[in-house]
Amino acid sequence: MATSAPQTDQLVSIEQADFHNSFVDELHGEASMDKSPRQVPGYHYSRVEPTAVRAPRLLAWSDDLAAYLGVVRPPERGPAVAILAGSQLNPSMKPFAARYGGHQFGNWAGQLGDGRAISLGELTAVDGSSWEIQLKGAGPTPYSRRADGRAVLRSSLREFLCSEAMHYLGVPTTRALSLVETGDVVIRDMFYNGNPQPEPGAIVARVAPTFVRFGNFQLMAAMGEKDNLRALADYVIRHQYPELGEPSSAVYVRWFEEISRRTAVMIAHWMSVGFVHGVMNTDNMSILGLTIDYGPYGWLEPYDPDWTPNTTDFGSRRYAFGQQPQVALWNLYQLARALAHLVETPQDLQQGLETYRTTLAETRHTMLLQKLGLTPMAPEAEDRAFVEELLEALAGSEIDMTLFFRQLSHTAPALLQKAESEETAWRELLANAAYSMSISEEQTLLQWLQRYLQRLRQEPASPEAIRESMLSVNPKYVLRNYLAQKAIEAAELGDLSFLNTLMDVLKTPFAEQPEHEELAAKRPDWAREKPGCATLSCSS
Ligand SMILES: Nc1ncnc2c1ncn2[C@@H]1O[C@H](COP(=O)(O)OP(=O)(O)OP(=O)(O)O)[C@@H](O)[C@H]1O
Ligand SMILES: [Mg+2]
Repeated sequence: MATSAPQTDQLVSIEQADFHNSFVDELHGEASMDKSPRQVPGYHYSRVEPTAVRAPRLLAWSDDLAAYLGVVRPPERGPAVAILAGSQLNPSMKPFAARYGGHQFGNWAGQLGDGRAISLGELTAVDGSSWEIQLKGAGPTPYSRRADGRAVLRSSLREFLCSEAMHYLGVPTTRALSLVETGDVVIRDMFYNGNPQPEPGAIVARVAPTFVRFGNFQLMAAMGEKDNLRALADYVIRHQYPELGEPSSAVYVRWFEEISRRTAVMIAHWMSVGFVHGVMNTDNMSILGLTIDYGPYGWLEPYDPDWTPNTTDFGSRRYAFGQQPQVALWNLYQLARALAHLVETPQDLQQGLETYRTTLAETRHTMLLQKLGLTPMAPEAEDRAFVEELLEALAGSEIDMTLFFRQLSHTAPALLQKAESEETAWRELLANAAYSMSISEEQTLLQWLQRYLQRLRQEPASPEAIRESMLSVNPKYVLRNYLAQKAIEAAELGDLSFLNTLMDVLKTPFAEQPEHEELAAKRPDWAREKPGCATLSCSS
């Protein structure tokens, strides 16, 4: 997405911005505005207004995204922030909560829906594209079930920071425009141990072309609402996939294939940067292949396919890092089952699943080769096996993923240029990136690195060019779990300076930024087991 910023004087306040409301105007909604929790059969959404909060104050603002949307940064308090907190509405908005269902941890959960997210409407960006603005934590909706419709500062800050950090890493994602503290207290049992505590409330304004999920289609299919299912599919195709042409049975098939392709690209990105979503339920899968719902996510520190930050998932590890490719496929299969109701020959949807497999395998392999500064080499099977061996060796020891690849981007091209001892350089790299490593683990990695250097010597590009290309895909700065936690602890005490620093540094994650070296360091020992740093619950 282009983020060429218009002049500040062209930007308007969110109070004056001109919202349009295609979701509400074109789909089938329940108009009662009643917030009481209930089943809402037969509708795509419920019109519902956010609930006012006590003392909204702006904590963070995404300048680039705002400029792209043509919206000016508001003062810390005032009517614009009241809108971003759901206390006021711009008259052009028609707020709604979407109705969706989903499989949670593999089990069909029936109706879920936006229980605390309320979409305000859509804005037109400077390039003419349309973006839905959604408040997360805006109060009860018909889909809130027994919960309060609110969100706490710690989870909102994590969502705000991470969605923007992912965007700057080049990962397909929903965006975040603002983070507002509400001035209200929210009660949460953070560790689900019968010890509920008051916490500060907050609201993120999220931004995406649409927030439609796999679960919207699943629920309509499960309830036999075929007309609604078709209308929603047609809406998404016409607005988000216009290149596919006018909806028809054949177009639904091609559409599913494109959703599968995009989902594969998203997962390949996650695997490439070490992102663990944590709760890949089908209601948390975007129909656009964007990362959505930053809840109990985490970043790999030691490279470990079995790692998940989500305490709710410690038993089955269904959503662990290495499971993500398989889970996305399972989720796509559930979407295919829903879309099968629209397609003359449902078996045709198989092609989409195949496209997922091949796109994921190819994209992952290409991305891994790029991380290593290598170009593909025939035979492909050997090429893949070579890269897989590295991942196995990394998984077999305790090596920081981000540090390993970043240091490799410096060390490997340097070894091509200099006659310095290869083994010393590799040992130093491993020592810097390892949390712990046995002699035999080190030996396995050294052997792989020696073969790698031989292969790198065959690359036609210059060492400088290899370095530059590796540094452009191996980030130095990611939102390490303990960094987010430090920003939260400071913000809860009223100090936003660390949040601001992180926002700034994570905007250029591939740049050296030597003045922020400490933010690229290995996770400190104190953060190894600390809740919020190593473990997260779904309580948010
Ligand atoms: N505090 C809450 N109040 C009301 N509903 C909630 C609350 N927390 C979660 N839910 C609802 O529970 C379901 C599953 O929650 P999940 O944690 O996946 O989503 P979420 O974090 O609320 O939001 P999203 O997927 O919109 O980012 C959703 O229907 C969600 O709206
Ligand atoms: Mg969710």
